[in-house]
Amino acid sequence: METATNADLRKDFLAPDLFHIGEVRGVYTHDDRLVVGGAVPGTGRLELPAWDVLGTGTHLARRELGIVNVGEPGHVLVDDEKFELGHLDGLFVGRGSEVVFAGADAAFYFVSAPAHATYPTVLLSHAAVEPVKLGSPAGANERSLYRYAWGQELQTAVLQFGVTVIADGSVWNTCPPHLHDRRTEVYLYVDLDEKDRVFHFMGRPGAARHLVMGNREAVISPPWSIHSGVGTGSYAFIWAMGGENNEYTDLTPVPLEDL
Ligand SMILES: O=C[C@H](O)[C@@H](O)CC(=O)C(=O)O
Repeated sequence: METATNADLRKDFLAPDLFHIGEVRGVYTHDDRLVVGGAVPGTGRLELPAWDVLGTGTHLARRELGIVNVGEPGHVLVDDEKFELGHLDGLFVGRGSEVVFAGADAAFYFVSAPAHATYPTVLLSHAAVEPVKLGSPAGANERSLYRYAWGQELQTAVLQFGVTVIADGSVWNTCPPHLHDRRTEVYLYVDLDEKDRVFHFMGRPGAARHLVMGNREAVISPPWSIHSGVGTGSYAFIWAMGGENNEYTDLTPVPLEDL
């Protein structure tokens, strides 16, 4: 990463173009074998595919799934049970289920991870999750952290995910940064005006690089990489991770002076 060109970084760590009407698109990571994707049903219904890379008959035969609706209201069928999702509402789907996406103006972001056990499917209403207030206006990093799956109330095998909403007037996320060597993490930036950008910082402490990212673009953070960003306008992001455990607090802060 230290010697890569910007084009190399974008090729290897950026997941753009996940959201196309009538399509389910996905990116497979060898770091912790996460699948990161988008499903935009339009007027139809879209099944979550079992892409060849997985080598199984269905996508969730050996995986569990986190979904967040980053568009307008829609619904997800899980083994034919209907779950209504509004903007930024989430859904955890346990191993073994079949998933169908629907909603003319909905756009579903999803992350799946290998799961050694099956846990119940649970709807995660954004309005019902009590956020953790982080940062401050003085640090320009005031934000609300909505933990949907983080190893506590909601039971999962390894998947953790949630949404962080940056307060008006603030621009930084995940600053000071941190590392979690036992997990890979993916950020999807959303609710960013088309003219704005997020400068996302990545890499080892002391050798940080950056990607310039637009709305609804995702970035893969390998376990050794910091993951922090600063925007030119207001935004939110969906964070999702998987790996050795599902303990949110299993992380190592990186003091700013070590960058
Ligand atoms: O491992 C935790 C993830 O990086 C996010 O929860 C951090 C975050 O949302 C933030 O501080 O802004």
